[in-house]
Amino acid sequence: MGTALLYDEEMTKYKLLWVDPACKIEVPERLIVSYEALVRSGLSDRCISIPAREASDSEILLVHSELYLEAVKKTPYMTLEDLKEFTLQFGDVYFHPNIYHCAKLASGSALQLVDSVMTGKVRNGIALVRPPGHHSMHGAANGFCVFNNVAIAARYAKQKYGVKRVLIVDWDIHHGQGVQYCFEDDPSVLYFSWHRYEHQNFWPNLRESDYDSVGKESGTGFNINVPWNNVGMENSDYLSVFCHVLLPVAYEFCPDLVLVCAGFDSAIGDPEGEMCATPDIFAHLTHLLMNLAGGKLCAVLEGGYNLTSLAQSVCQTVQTLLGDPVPQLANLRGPCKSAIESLQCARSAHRRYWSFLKHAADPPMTDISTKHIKSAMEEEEKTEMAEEERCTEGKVWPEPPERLCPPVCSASVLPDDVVCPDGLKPLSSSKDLEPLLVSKLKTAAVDGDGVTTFSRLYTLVEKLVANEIRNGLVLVPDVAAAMMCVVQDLTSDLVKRVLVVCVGKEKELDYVTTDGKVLVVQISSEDSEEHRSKYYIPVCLKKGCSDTSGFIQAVLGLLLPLGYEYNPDLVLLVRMPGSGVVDSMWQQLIGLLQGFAKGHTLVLMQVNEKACMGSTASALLGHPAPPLQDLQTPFPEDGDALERLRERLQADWKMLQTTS
Ligand SMILES: CC(O)(O)NCCCCNCCCN
Ligand SMILES: [Zn+2]
Repeated sequence: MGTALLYDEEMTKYKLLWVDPACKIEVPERLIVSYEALVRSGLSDRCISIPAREASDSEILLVHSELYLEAVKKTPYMTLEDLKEFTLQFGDVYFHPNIYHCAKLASGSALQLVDSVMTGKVRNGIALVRPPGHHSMHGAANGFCVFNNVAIAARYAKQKYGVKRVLIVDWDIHHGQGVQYCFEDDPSVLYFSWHRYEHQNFWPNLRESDYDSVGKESGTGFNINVPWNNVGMENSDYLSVFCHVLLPVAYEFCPDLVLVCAGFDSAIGDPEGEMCATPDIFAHLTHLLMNLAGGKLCAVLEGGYNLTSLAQSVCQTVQTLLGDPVPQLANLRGPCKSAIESLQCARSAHRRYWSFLKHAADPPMTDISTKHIKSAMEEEEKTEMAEEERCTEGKVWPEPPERLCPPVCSASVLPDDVVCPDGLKPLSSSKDLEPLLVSKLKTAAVDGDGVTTFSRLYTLVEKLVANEIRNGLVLVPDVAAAMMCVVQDLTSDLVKRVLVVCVGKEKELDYVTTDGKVLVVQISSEDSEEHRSKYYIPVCLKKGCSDTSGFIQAVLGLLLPLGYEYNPDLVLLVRMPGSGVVDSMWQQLIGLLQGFAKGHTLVLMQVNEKACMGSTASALLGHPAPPLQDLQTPFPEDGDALERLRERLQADWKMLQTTS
């Protein structure tokens, strides 16, 4: 299934008709450069073009009042003076004779996108719209927004398709207070937003944008705010919040649909956000959300005012929606102190509502919400000093790397008597091994046809590294022996860093490097205190890998942050026989691991586990993993052990930090 793209140039046909410094950044060119970048890069041709349409009155009334709608209906016939007058009643927004028409098209586009995804016409999609939506409220326009496109889409999805749970992720740099107000008492819609806050000193300067606004009444716990109290946040900060706040809750919530308030003013160069995250971060944020809700994801444009980073960020998002490999993120050095405070506050505010956050630490001593009473002097001094170092428009950043799709997606190396699953390309050619290697294999008690398998295995690895293949599946007689050989051989010159993810445990892994060329994370039911090192991390689950709750918690809170920081060139996923890992979890794991090493994942499985080759192949081919249904509460000892493990490892691995 494909990716929908909604764009209509009609939505470029309104603009600011008078002087207003607050609104001058919201220009038609935002939409033009975004769409043109998609055309120029060839991405628009790969999408399924869906026409925009006007939202009807009843659809707009899902969120807005009749009074407000009737008032906006009058704006096309207003004189310039009337428009100015009408605008005065709202904040940081402007009206134009054609904006009502465009606002209906923007909301209608979001609904078209929901239809396309919910009817299975496409898997996911993006709507390039203006005016944006997430600040507009029941009875008011605000922050360049007229109708709340995403809020309307959420209510529409529930009403028309009976969607039970909608996750709204708002990665725009402003707080979508309109969305928060709409759903704060609604447990069927989980709203997550991060936003520049600076202790309430940044627009819209709302007390209820802070982390302690967790929702109300039956919606308590279903509103998550992560305030950024400093500018200059980077990729590490964004990924840490995804791994340690959003994703654990999102998996526990188990949404049927994911809507994204896709604002790109959170990218480097934006005059509003003044952050430093690079456009390729959106490739990863999108990728991480695509594993939820069976891949049903609708992204709707919100903000984004630096035309260069906006266009790049839109392309990065669309390319991931299309299933292209995500780029490697280099030198993630962990979240900054301010980000850690924010994520610690958000986690502790929600630990009583989400069992996946149950073991979150107490809030930091310096309760950040009381810091807003800053002396004017301090503010003044910070502004002067920070000016030059802030990431403003003057900032330059490298073009995102090209994300080439290998000619072959998934290759397989199977014993001759095993049927190759659909979609996998059997790797026939096997190069002759150096005699030295053959003798090593012999000593590893590998028999004749094992040597053939290994020679094919090495060929596979070479093709992965050469980007001729994206990923591969190998069935071997003895998976532990195979792993040892691959790891020993691989760390020669082919790859610089190999992340080995061991699911289950058959026997002690006696091969551990200390030079960092291999990082082994082993998830199993047994604890192994001995020779744990920075590069060998055993994760013990009380009930073993069959406990999906504990497993996904370990993946999100430990494996993902580690993997991002380690930044491997190859991922070796080893399924030990008898691991007991549940199929949907196995597919989720393969899906999530695609975020590393440009998707170069090599799955090693034992021949007697060939029954799960089908689902492995499906995940390797990029088909969305089935949602993890009815996750139980993780065992307290597991949650506790994970927290302790993170605390012990965070000195070596900065991305594991969750407490200041
Ligand atoms: C969709 C959105 O979230 O990007 N709207 C942002 C509105 C910002 C209003 N304040 C502007 C002040 C100018 N320096
Ligand atoms: Zn914004």
